[in-house]
Amino acid sequence: MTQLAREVERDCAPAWQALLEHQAASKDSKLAELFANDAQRGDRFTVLAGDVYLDYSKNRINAQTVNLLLDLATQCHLTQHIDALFSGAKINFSEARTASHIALRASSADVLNVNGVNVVPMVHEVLEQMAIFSDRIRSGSWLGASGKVIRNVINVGIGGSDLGPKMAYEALKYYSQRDITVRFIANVDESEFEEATRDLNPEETLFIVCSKSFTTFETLTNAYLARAWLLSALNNDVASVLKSHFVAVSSNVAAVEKFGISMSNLFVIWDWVGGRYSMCSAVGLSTMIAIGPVNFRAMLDGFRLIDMHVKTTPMNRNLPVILGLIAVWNANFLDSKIVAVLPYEHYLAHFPAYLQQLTMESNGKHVNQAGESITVSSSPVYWGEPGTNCQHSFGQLLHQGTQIVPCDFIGFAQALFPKGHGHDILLANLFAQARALAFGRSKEQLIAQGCSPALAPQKVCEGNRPSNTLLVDQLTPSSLGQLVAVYEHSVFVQGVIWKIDSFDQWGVELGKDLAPPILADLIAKGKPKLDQDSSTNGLIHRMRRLLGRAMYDN
Ligand SMILES: O=P(O)(O)OC[C@H]1O[C@H](O)[C@H](O)[C@@H](O)[C@@H]1O
Repeated sequence: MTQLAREVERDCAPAWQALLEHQAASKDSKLAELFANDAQRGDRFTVLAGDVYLDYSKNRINAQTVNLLLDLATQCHLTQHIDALFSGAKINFSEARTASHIALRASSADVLNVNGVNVVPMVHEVLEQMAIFSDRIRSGSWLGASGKVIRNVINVGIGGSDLGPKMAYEALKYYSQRDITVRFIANVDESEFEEATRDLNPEETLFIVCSKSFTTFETLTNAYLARAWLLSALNNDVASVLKSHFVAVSSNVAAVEKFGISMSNLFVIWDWVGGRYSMCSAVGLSTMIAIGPVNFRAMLDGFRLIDMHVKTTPMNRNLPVILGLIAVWNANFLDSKIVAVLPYEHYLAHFPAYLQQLTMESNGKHVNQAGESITVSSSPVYWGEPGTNCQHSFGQLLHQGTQIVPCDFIGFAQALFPKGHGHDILLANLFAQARALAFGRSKEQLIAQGCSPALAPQKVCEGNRPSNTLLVDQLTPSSLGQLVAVYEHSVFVQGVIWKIDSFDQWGVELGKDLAPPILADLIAKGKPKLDQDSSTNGLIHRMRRLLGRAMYDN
């Protein structure tokens, strides 16, 4: 056990115990009563960071809960951990790395040392390289091998090399240059490749092979497919196709070179950038091409604004800290294993998927820093859909299901395309959902409203279901950056409380290790080894039969 882990273990215990006792004493309190007893509650439990306003009053908390959670943060040395994040310390201890994504949005005057080197200048160098390249694509001066202007950009990447840029592109489409088609290929399923490319002219198409490691088999398989797709359509030699139609984003220079992508087409990232924290790096190249360098920098400034808020604001007014502590309260003291993220904004359709990697790959861990099993639940499952669509599908379970699902509602004051009354209806529904979850509708109310006593139980909504409401003026590059940074830091806070490494992802490795021998069995020309378990052997055997491959006794 490290010294820090020992200290955290020892120091957090009193606050944790106090919270357990507080929860036991207050478990019967209802949101309806809490609001009835405090006319200011809706103002009291709010906090502002930049353009992001958080109303957390509809959680099952009172002032004492917040104080105890803040004690927990103090006893878990949250301030020191935040300092460590901002100072380039090796907080990703299982991989002996820093997690310095803060540097990706630092201003050029900032200093952030990683292994004794200030990395901010190299970040700005790459941003400049990205801006020059993006401007060439946007202006039509970057030509394909046959001399045609590049009009289509396809990002080939998976995980953090896909979810961030895809979410940001969709979120900021309003600001994008519409005569450039931007698409994403992540899955090794060739149908995705087909759908992304079928209506595109290869002569006008550029691929960004985006992979920090440049060893991810899905991405490399798709990159080779892209190469073959271009070569079969163009009458140009391999070198000029690679030079004009491929750029790479990676930290693995040798592998990029081996693939044949020119070094002048390489945009580097660094091992201190985690995949799910990388959308501000060159991984965001597709975003920058779509929205332009000025908007991209505005997005980075949005991130930085929240970084500065986290670094300098006292804990009790620190929005991501409050959001993270409320998440811990709901997960560990109300035993909620699921969180719904419900953006009432069409352009944030991919935001829940993005958050799934950020939250669950970061904090879906079972051991603490010392390698011991943690005794409380870590990350809940995150999922969601834009409102109001969600109300007409899984909303039922949120209101009447047997499990409590805390919700994060996200809304924007200004519509990007105001036409009729749609936006006001959208906002009214957002507020109504949070209110319905909090206060419900009792049997007595239903009967008073004329419902038959026999039917009333079916219609009762118990309420007392927690939610946060995050409000922002308008969806802009800056406010998107702020929103993502709020969640990044909230995830960090939760990881500190749970004492886990939020920056590794060892759990994803096992499946990767198991796939190659199965693939070998699936494609074997001769007798497959079939040395897996009987279920897997049976599935391989059946699949070979369906594929018409040579069969042998199982
Ligand atoms: O960018 P790459 O090296 O290709 O990695 C892509 C992704 O794959 C890994 O398996 C991890 O689970 C992700 O965190 C990562 O973002």
